[in-house]
Amino acid sequence: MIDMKGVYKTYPNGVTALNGLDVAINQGEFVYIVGPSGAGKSTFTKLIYREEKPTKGTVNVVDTDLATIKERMVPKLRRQIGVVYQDFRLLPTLTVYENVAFALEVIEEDPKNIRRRVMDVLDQVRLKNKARFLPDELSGGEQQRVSIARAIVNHPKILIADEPTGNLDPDTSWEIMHILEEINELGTTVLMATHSQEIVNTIRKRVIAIEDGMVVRDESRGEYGYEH
Ligand SMILES: Nc1ncnc2c1ncn2[C@@H]1O[C@H](COP(=O)(O)OP(=O)(O)OP(=O)(O)O)[C@@H](O)[C@H]1O
Repeated sequence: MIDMKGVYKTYPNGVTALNGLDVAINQGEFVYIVGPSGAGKSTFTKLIYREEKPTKGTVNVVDTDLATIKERMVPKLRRQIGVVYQDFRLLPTLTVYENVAFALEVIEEDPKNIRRRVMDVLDQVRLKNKARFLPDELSGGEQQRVSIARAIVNHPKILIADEPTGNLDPDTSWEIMHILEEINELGTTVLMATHSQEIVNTIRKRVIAIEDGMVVRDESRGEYGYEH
């Protein structure tokens, strides 16, 4: 599903973020990406949805070689990947319903299906009753649930969550984790970059640790392994 070999990434400013990274992730896995700040975790996730291109090495995602992919095929790739960020990134002037519907409108989903699909996914993240609210009328945890709904409404094969609980209190973080686990149980591959020792050590999953742009540890039911 995700296969990277010998991947290097040097940004135009000369910073090398990935330094010969090798990773293989299968469909249906739940993987934590851990490592010190600046280790290359976000860069790794950005290569998957081709926000960044590798300087060297092979990146294969859902049977697509991202080294040779045509620009016009990038939207098709991105439709198979949902992304959730630490800071939610909702559109502030749109309601919860509209934020999620927008993700379907941009891919020209048949308008007949939009209402049902948005309400189904809001039900999945337990926010059906807040469909008419604006983002700033919601708690942080609720905003993150909207952003998860938006990321999965198109049934992506992969969900990337870059520190999804970074701005949330512990109780709310567990709620988000249970939703991510449910999504994974329905077959979506979940990759979650995190600094939360408590989450990684409690909800045990595969752990890939990145340091200095390389994989330094890969354990099937691993621990966080850092002192914070
Ligand atoms: N767009 C960019 N241009 C230049 N350098 C960048 C860019 N993005 C990241 N970097 C640098 O690449 C290195 C890896 O950054 P990256 O964001 O991938 O790390 P990270 O492991 O996700 O860190 P954190 O845990 O703090 O989010 C850092 O030194 C960072 O400053």
